[in-house]
Amino acid sequence: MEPLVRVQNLVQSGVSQVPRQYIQPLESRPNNHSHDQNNNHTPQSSNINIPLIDLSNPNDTILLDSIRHACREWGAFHVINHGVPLKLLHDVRHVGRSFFEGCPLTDKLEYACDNASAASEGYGSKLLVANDDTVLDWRDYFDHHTLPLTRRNPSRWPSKLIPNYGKVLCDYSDEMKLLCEKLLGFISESLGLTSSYMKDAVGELYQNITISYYPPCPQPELTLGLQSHSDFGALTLLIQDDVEGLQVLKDGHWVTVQPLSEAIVVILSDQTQILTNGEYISAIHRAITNASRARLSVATFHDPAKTVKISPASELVSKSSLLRYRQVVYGDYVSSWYTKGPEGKRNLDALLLDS
Ligand SMILES: O=C(O)CCC(=O)C(=O)O
Ligand SMILES: [Fe+2]
Repeated sequence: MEPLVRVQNLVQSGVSQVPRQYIQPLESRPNNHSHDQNNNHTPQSSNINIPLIDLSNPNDTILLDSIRHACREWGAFHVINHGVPLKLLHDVRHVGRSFFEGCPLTDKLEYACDNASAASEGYGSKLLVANDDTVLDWRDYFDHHTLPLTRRNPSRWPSKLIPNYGKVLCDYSDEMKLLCEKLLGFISESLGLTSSYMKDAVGELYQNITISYYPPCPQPELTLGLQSHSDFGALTLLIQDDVEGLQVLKDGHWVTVQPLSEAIVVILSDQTQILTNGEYISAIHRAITNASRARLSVATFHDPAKTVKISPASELVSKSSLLRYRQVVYGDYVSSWYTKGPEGKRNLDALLLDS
């Protein structure tokens, strides 16, 4: 077992300099412009933001056009009028913050995840199983397996510390599942597929809810809250508090996703890129840190079962749009993501067929 280091406790112990393991190599630091193409050093936090889509738009054509554009150009967008009660968005942020800020470390460690295995449920800090050269994220998290119901283990939820935790988590899980299905329907229709296409291709939804907590960082210019990656599943739904930190890579520039308290960020993940034969892109994103305010986000991941085979929709393959990706068993994709690491699109690129 690794030592139980949590970033929040490093900060509480008063570190004024970031420990070596958290220092990013130069090219990954937040203000590095090596991703910028054409060497036109555009500032990172310019006024552009990810698209905002009103799901209550009664005009189907406008709605599907805006979804098509957002999925093609960005792989990420905000939705409003999404049908999820706003109080629930508030409540889930609130119980998450109560866990991180209202409970002593010894209580929180009762829910510690197993550091030795990737993606284990619970309270942790490391994304990948770390070796000596792994650069660590400036982040703690609390991950829950919520769907299918057989994966749910309420004894791993801190209900004795925060009595309404379980109820809020269950309600949130239900609402995120519904919204995910609705969005998979729109995404399918926007490509001219039947509205159930994506839902059927993904199959039974495997859902994880991860609350991320990014403590203030004494040297934010050296660290990342969460390293650059695209999510490996099908669709991620994310909410954040009012502190900036999430960035999406767009045409070689990092764009900060401005927090909107009533909106939900939709992030297309790698299986959606495969299923759509690359018509739609998964968003490369990361989280940066800041020196003064802790930041909280809640990401809800929707994935296929490990045994599901994922391949491009044959309807999207034609003479002018050749088959781009080979079929993959989802569990193999996840294993490779964890062993090779999530940098760039390396895991998707490994499936590319020669054109
Ligand atoms: O905290 C954020 O805004 C990003 C979280 C994220 O990308 C993830 O957990 O995969
Ligand atoms: Fe992510």
